[in-house]
Amino acid sequence: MNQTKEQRILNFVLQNAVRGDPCSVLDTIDKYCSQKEWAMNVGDEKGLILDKTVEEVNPSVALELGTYCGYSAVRIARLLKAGAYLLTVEFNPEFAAIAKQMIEFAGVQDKVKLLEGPSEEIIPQLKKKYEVDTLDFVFLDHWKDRYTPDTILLQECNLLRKGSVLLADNIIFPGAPEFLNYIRNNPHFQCTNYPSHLEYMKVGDAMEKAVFLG
Ligand SMILES: O=C(NCc1cccc(CNc2ccc3[nH]ncc3c2)c1)c1cc(-c2ccc(F)cc2)cc(O)c1O
Ligand SMILES: [Mg+2]
Repeated sequence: MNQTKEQRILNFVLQNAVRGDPCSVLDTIDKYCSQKEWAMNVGDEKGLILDKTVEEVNPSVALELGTYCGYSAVRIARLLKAGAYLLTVEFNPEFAAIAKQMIEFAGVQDKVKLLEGPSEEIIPQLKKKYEVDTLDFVFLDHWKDRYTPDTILLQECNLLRKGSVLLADNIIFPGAPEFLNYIRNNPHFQCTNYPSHLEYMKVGDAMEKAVFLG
């Protein structure tokens, strides 16, 4: 049975990164995906914007929509303080299986809870089933046409509080035009744009930060 690209990425990490060292896992994924096979990890350049935002927010409870191979879950979890945790949602079972192994190899499994299923099903369960009060930080990196409905769903489920920070990937490429229009014209959010580049490419991309004003 032929391996998938995601399995090849994981194997490269298992063979070349240092177990328990999140930075070495991130560097190894970036090396593979820039030199051998492109993949849709947030990457090193946009990863720095993600790092700065997570450090600024210093979240106790963080949510990620779109785990993929676990690159940004490792990236976020490595910065979380003692007792803080990340909930990450992945719909594709193959990606979830890869991400689970990636997160464990990086040694951040105690800070990460990987939830398998679509965001529209999981978000309404966060309070009761996953004992979440409100979310301090949300990273949106799943299907781009889900960014707006899921932002609305987060508000409907009372999961945002004054100061909750959303950070959305791929604002330019592949693009999330409907989300950009929604969030920038919404008086309940204060938006900031961070121009960057598509992971591992010279193509322009950007991230958008949106602070919930309550
Ligand atoms: O589309 C993207 N990512 C989302 C995505 C995509 C596929 C599968 C999944 C399955 N995971 C999934 C789905 C639905 C879900 N609901 N709740 C959780 C959840 C999880 C997720 C993407 C694309 C490009 C890109 C592609 C091509 C190109 F040329 C340039 C750039 C770059 C990126 O950085 C990207 O992030
Ligand atoms: Mg992305």
